[in-house]
Amino acid sequence: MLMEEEAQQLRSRATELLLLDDWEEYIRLYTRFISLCLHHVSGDAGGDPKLQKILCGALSNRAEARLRLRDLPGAAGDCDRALDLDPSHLKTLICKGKILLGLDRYSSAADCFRRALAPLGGSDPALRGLIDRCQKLEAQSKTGAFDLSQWVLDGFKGDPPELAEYVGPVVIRRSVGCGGGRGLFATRNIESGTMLVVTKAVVIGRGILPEPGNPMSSEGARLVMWKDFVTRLLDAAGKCRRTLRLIYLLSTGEDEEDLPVPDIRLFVPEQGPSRDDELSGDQALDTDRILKILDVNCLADEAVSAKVLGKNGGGGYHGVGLWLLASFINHSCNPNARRLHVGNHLLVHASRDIKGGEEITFPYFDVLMPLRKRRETMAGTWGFCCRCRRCQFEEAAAYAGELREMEESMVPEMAARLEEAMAKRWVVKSKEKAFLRASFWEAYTATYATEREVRKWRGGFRRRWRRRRASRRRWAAMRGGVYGKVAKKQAAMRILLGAIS
Ligand SMILES: C[S@@+](CC[C@H](N)C(=O)[O-])C[C@H]1O[C@@H](n2cnc3c(N)ncnc32)[C@H](O)[C@@H]1O
Repeated sequence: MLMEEEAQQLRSRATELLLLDDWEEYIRLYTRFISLCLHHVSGDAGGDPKLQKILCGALSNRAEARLRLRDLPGAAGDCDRALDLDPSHLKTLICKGKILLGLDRYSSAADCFRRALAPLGGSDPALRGLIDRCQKLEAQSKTGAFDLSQWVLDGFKGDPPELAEYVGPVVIRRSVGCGGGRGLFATRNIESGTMLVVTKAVVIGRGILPEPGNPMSSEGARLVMWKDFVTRLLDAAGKCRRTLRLIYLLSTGEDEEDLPVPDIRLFVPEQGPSRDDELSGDQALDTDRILKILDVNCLADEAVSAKVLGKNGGGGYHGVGLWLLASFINHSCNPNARRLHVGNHLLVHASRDIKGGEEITFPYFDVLMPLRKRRETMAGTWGFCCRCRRCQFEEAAAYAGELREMEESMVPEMAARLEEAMAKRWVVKSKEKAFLRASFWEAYTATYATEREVRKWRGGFRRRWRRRRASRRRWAAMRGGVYGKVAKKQAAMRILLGAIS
């Protein structure tokens, strides 16, 4: 009787807190009440069904509050305890399903929703919707078939489509070519355009930087955003032992040669451990170590969305995030993959055909610039010296001095001079030609812009059109030498890439 009265009082106080959105206090309130219930359960009233019902309800309510605060492991623990008391408790089954969905356990989430739906005769449209969502995400996570076409055709308006995490034909191995530490490798021959990895950010920091003249400097705004990003990331890592474990697998930039090579299954939805109690051993939250990890592994969030693109054409937008599996991908100035940011997800797909066993690389920054400028960017922003094939070739080339001279006088005719030297003096092969053209991209852009102007007043329409078409082909082939050709099969992706390039 006493418990029922206390439960009644608790419900009224909990409703007040719920209206105030004070979830922290709500959790504290239920934690005190759950301890009280457990005290009674361990005493004479242990077998009382009413008490068990009250305890189950309290655990379920605390689980919901923890889910709101993104404490997924804590919420999952509460659900499990509630379901031990009542395996068909509807609210708990739905809450557990949502938690599993958040942990990318799509089929287990669908099972929970099905169990909740069964006593309702299968007729609840909301639960049906949740099951359909899980099935769609499960199919994506198994096949890598993501369809962004509708969102693209709508001009990136509204929320980006919901995406599953996906690990394609790749594995983590020790890298000999690029990084030296670990890298991601193709497990089989891969066709250009194939989706390789889709991974959700642990946390993203986003904001619009102040316009010039605003009292707050752009640097100041970036610092505020960074601080907020780090705080949220530490919070996420502190709440979830799995997240912390996976973050600790990433490089701090020190002794990369000696770092262990993690099993790719840790990152595969439905395969890695999802609950804290499935992980052995404890690791403390080490802020210094995490800061070093963030320094080495964070990527700029090059988000595509109507909202972002609408703001000064995306000019003031600044975003930074940590994507776990993508953090194993090394940089190359001659990459074979490219990345795309959709919502909180990062999509990596092959930008050209890749051979089985080849390392997957994407550019950390724009690589269409000369070696010296690439080196400056690397040293300034990334703090490493690239060891990719293109950098090694350009550094070792006998005509490196001549190239530097050309770079200093980057004028439109330079593209013609370079073409001539490559064909007649240096006898450069076609792959290396692509490297050099990419390095002097700016000069080629200037040359082609000038040509276009010339074409405006020369020749008839048909001739102009034919030339333009040929020039476009040459243009694409040059770019393809470094960035790879765009997806053949995935029409949606092609549109998307075309729209943002
Ligand atoms: C995001 S991590 C990439 C994965 C890392 N190799 C590992 O073992 O965890 C970035 C770090 O990898 C190394 N790295 C990546 N690309 C490189 C490259 N092209 N040349 C040399 N080092 C590279 C650098 O140490 C860099 O700080």
